[in-house]
Amino acid sequence: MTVTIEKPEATETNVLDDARTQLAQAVEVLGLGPEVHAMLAAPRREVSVSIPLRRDDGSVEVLRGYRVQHNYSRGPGKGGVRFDARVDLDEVRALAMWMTWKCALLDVPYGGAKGGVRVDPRGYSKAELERITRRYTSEIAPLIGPNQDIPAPDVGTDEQTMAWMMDTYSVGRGHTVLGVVTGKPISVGGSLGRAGSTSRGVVAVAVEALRHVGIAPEGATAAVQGFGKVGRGAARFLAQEGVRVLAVSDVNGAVHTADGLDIAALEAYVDVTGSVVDFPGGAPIQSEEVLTADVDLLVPAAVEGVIHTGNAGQVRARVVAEGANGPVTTAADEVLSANGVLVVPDILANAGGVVVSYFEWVQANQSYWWSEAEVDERLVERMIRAWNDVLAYATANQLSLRLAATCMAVERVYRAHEVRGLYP
Ligand SMILES: NC(=O)C1=CN([C@@H]2O[C@H](COP(=O)(O)OP(=O)(O)OC[C@H]3O[C@@H](n4cnc5c(N)ncnc54)[C@H](OP(=O)(O)O)[C@@H]3O)[C@@H](O)[C@H]2O)C=CC1
Ligand SMILES: O=C(O)CCC(=O)C(=O)O
Repeated sequence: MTVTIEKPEATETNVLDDARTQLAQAVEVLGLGPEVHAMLAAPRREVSVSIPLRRDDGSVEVLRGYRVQHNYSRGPGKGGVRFDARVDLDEVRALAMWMTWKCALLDVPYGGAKGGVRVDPRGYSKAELERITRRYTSEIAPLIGPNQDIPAPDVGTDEQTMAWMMDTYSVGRGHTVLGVVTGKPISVGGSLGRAGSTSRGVVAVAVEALRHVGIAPEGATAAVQGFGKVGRGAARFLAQEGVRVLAVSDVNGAVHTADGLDIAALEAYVDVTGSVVDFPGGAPIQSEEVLTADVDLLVPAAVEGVIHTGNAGQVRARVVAEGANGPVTTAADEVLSANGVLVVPDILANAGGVVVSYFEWVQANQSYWWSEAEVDERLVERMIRAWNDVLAYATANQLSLRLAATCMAVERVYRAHEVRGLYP
């Protein structure tokens, strides 16, 4: 029998530094002082769990999983669970902090949390993924719950993962607890509209951003990095808005055409082949070229840190709408700003997912379900309101959209702390 020992954590990039820098900038603008920064920079609770896995071939691997609850001053923790080979504690801490700001910015009654397992799901069978999910859920079960912390899908997880998490948690409680996770299948209490919600929200604010810089969405051009749950829907909704999507990529490669990709045909192709690579409706390009394509709008919708000082100067898009969390490093932000590129920050641009997760949680807690049209309408209304509020704040205070959004969110979280009692 083979036993694999846990791999050491990766340390090459640290998105936590970027998240803490953004917080420090907001605390300075708000004049809240170093004590508040120290308090808000530190996650309230974090757990690291060991996940022993019996593989289908009989060998044993021991994986590492995390759940970080960054803040719960405004309500239960909320945030996705990621299955990815790059997951480490600092990444989860950063993602949890961004969830706090995102929920506060969109005024959903949650704090921020995030979880992950350090595993590449592509190398595991469905049965193995189920065992990983169930053991991970059992280990974090004391910390989660509809009033405590509510996980959802993220990179490498999906509605099936959420169904397993809900089932495992419910078995432990002796009854079905629909509200413990969101992003579930419709058949077990999921919400209509959740699957496309992050992408719909990205496109709603991206279209506003294009108009803001004087570009009509109809006939504008775009490139999308990542063709998963967020990127694929973003490409589809952009096409529906009349935007020509010229280039898309996934982890295996990229495809480009100057006329605009037929997104419906591309989706059908990906359903069969599992990748955008070799799509006959376009020409292959290098994955990184998607980020520097000659387009009006760039939607990075894959992973963190893809736009860095090494390539930020070559970004030709006029607007970058962050479908992913943290795709632009803090240093690259400055380069883009100096070059006149408008960045719509992640905590605004990709907040549609958690907004509809909130709607799902409300529906599950009331056992009363809304129509898809109701969900979509309420989502877009919230996204546009948030866009207008952030734009107004940024304009009034001469801040970037990211700093404006972070200030608005940090202030709301700080006020919740203040009224509850700051340093007990
Ligand atoms: N799902 C959600 O509701 C939300 C997600 N987000 C954020 O959006 C981002 C994407 O999440 P999601 O779509 O759910 O994840 P998925 O796992 O569904 O999709 C990720 C996609 O990114 C691709 N990818 C990974 N690395 C690269 C790379 N280096 N270059 C190009 N493509 C790459 C993957 O390729 P392949 O398919 O080949 O593996 C896949 O197409 C993450 O940052 C996530 O945190 C934010 C808010 C909500
Ligand atoms: O839907 C949710 O609860 C969280 C989604 C998420 O992880 C994110 O917005 O980054």
